[in-house]
Amino acid sequence: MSIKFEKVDYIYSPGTTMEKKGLDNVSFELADNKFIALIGHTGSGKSTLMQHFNALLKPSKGSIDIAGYHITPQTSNKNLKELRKRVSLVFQFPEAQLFENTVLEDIEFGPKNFGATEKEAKTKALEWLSKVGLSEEIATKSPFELSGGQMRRVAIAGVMVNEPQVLCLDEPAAGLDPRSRKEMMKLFLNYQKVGHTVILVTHNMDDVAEFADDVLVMEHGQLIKHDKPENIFKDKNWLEKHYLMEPTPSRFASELANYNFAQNPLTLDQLVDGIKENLKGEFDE
Ligand SMILES: Nc1ncnc2c1ncn2[C@@H]1O[C@H](COP(=O)(O)OP(=O)(O)OP(=O)(O)O)[C@@H](O)[C@H]1O
Repeated sequence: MSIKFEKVDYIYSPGTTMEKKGLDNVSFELADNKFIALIGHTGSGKSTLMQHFNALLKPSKGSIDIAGYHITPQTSNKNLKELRKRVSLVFQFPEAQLFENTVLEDIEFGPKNFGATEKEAKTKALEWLSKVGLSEEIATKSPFELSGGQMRRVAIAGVMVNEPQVLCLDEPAAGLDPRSRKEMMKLFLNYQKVGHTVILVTHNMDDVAEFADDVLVMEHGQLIKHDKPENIFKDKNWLEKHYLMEPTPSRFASELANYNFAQNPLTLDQLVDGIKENLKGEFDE
């Protein structure tokens, strides 16, 4: 069951002086269970696009097929509960939306809302508390007693506990320390690997290179490219023209003028392999 956008337009405040096209004729199809990066400079339409994945915004024109739903401008807001269970959005700084008295209650909220018993909800919540790297001891604490990074993990556990088929994340690791950031990205990658679609809105090209199977590039509300990372990062002039950066390893490699790389290294591992290849023989007896 792939995700399909067909000629989707979205207009903010239609018919007013504030009218603004948020999406302009966007069409694409995504295969299931992939890790998708959604990139583009600020104001290009990434958040607008993301909010269409679970019909938080509905197209002004065109249609969307996702998780068994066919969404058009006429789709009613009723009966979208199951869609919201299958497709979850995590906005920037999701910790701002914590509201229960304890960490456990916050994570249990989703399962209970979707019909789980007290016992099932508690078991699942504790399972996800551990999956996001938090100890059971904090389950009874107020979310507001936690550090910013811990609050973020609780908020993300509160979404992932519902095990959505499609998990859409808007800069989920922004502001986290490097280790937490890495753990968080690993959590999402593992989630994708066990059979879910992950859609990541990011400005971090190193994450795109390392994790994405496919990349969607937005500009002025239009989808200007949909391709694999190696093709996205192939043409430096194109990247510059669209205010995008190369991943750090490939920038580093271009500084090594005397080295030949069989492929443009996009990840640290590829860079190390490429350098080793170039140094082959140098240190032999
Ligand atoms: N509620 C709104 N009303 C009117 N225009 C809006 C609204 N929300 C977004 N826009 C406009 O739609 C365009 C796309 O915005 P969007 O938030 O989708 O961009 P983005 O790529 O997610 O940006 P960023 O990287 O800064 O988060 C921008 O020009 C923005 O000003």
